Amino acid sequence: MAKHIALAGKGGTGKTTVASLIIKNLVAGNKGRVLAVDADPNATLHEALGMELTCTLSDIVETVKEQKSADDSDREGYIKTKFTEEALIRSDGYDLLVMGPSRQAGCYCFPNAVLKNCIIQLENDYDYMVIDNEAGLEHISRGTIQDVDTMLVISDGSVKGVRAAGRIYELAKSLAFDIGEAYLIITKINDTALLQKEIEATGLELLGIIPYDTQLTEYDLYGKPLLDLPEDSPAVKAVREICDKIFV
Ligand SMILES: Nc1ncnc2c1ncn2[C@@H]1O[C@H](COP(=O)(O)OP(=O)(O)OP(=O)(O)O)[C@@H](O)[C@H]1O
Repeated sequence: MAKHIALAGKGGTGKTTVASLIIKNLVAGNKGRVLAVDADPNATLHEALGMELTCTLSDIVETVKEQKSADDSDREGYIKTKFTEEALIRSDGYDLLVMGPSRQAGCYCFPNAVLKNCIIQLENDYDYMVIDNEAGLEHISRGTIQDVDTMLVISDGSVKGVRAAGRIYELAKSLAFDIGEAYLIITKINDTALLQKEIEATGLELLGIIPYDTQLTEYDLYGKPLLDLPEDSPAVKAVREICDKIFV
């Protein structure tokens, strides 16, 4: 069974960046087979990883919805083939799966159920699933992604970010899935002294801080893959220390 590492946090706090650097750490350290899952409807993980996005799970659902004449077994075969051959994007050292935006109109029960099974089938193919979620934890609450071994709630150094982290943790605890361990990570800041009370109020243990890294800003600006950041970049070093704590 793959170990599930789920990231969540208020928009713009640095979830995708931290997810990418965790993937970098796992791949560089040859720690096992890694599946990166972008469960944020505003998918950007592929960009941070330097991959081209050609097919999302939402695309498959939309196409199946239009196949009015096909019967269920044809649809199931189509979904499974599209999933394996297109949605699962292969790369060196890791693979990527992008959920895409969910469109609420109409009933999508059938394709979603087939896709959920496709994801469950992947459990034995990977050692780690690193899941970049949006704040509402939609895919976890829908059961597309089952159980979380390590939940990393990301905040920037703002009071709003830390309070949002606390609310996301409360939401996660209220959903019907198991969380093994949950931690707070604060990004783009060098010192958390002024935030101490707010951090305590979240009920989350602070696992680490990731300093503001100008090299990372430059990579983001020029669309360079974060996997290519040098090992001595401050953000890469900070994520390495975090990984040493969670992947013991
Ligand atoms: N440690 C850091 N130092 C400098 N810039 C950072 C750092 N972490 C993140 N950023 C920058 O902050 C911005 C938001 O980061 P990121 O996209 O990872 O956030 P997010 O939480 O995934 O956002 P969204 O929810 O919108 O997808 C990006 O421009 C990113 O380059």
